[in-house]
Amino acid sequence: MNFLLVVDEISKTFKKKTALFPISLQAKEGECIVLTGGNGAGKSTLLHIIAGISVPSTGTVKINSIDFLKDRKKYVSNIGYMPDEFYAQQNLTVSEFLRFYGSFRKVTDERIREVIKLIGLEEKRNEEVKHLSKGMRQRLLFGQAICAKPAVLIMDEPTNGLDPYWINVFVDLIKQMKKNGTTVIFSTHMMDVTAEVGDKILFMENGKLVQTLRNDFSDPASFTVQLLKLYRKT
Ligand SMILES: Nc1ncnc2c1ncn2[C@@H]1O[C@H](COP(=O)(O)OP(=O)(O)OP(=O)(O)O)[C@@H](O)[C@H]1O
Repeated sequence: MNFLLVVDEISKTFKKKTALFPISLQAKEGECIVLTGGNGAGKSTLLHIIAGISVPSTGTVKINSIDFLKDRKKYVSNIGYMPDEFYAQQNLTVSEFLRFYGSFRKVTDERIREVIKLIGLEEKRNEEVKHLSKGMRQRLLFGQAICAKPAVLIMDEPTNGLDPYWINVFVDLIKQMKKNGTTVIFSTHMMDVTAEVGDKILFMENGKLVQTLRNDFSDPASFTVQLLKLYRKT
């Protein structure tokens, strides 16, 4: 079987603390993997490694057979990454922010206008990022991650701060991107969102993958309840 994303025995130890025990996963084109599990389970640690912003202690990650540790530039050109927090570039306007990130990937002005519309920030296009609300910043980070139409979209708690309207828009956009062949991997505590878009749900606990569930999308409400039960055990 041809997998686009292959994570092989990745682990991460910070000084003496093992945040992630060896973990492997694979995703095909158009497949969506959701990482879930309680606080401190190791989700962000794993996503940081897949996004190439943290080096694993052991193991390899490949996208399209490109090994991050061997060809960083080519690897990164295949991904879009949405972090869980807004760290920098607070003085740029919404348009400038997207143009800045888009410039690394030759994103056209037309695509940037399209993304601003998708994330509902047309009226805020000339507003500085620091003046946006939490949910608007979150939408902007999402826009930044999708603007180059990456093969693999990696997101850390993407729906944090979004109101129900924008959560629905997010779900619809992810469904559309999956249809177009984008491979998606993200972490979340929102089990209803997970049941709507996740093909494979990985439940993590104390740095270990403890359960994998497959979603057949036949009954999202029941599947949401099943996923919530996983949390009750922790
Ligand atoms: N830079 C670091 N140095 C030391 N320990 C770290 C570092 N980053 C993360 N950890 C530890 O690794 C473990 C996993 O953290 P991680 O952020 O991956 O969890 P998470 O599943 O994303 O949690 P949450 O749901 O709260 O966001 C935690 O015990 C955390 O304290």
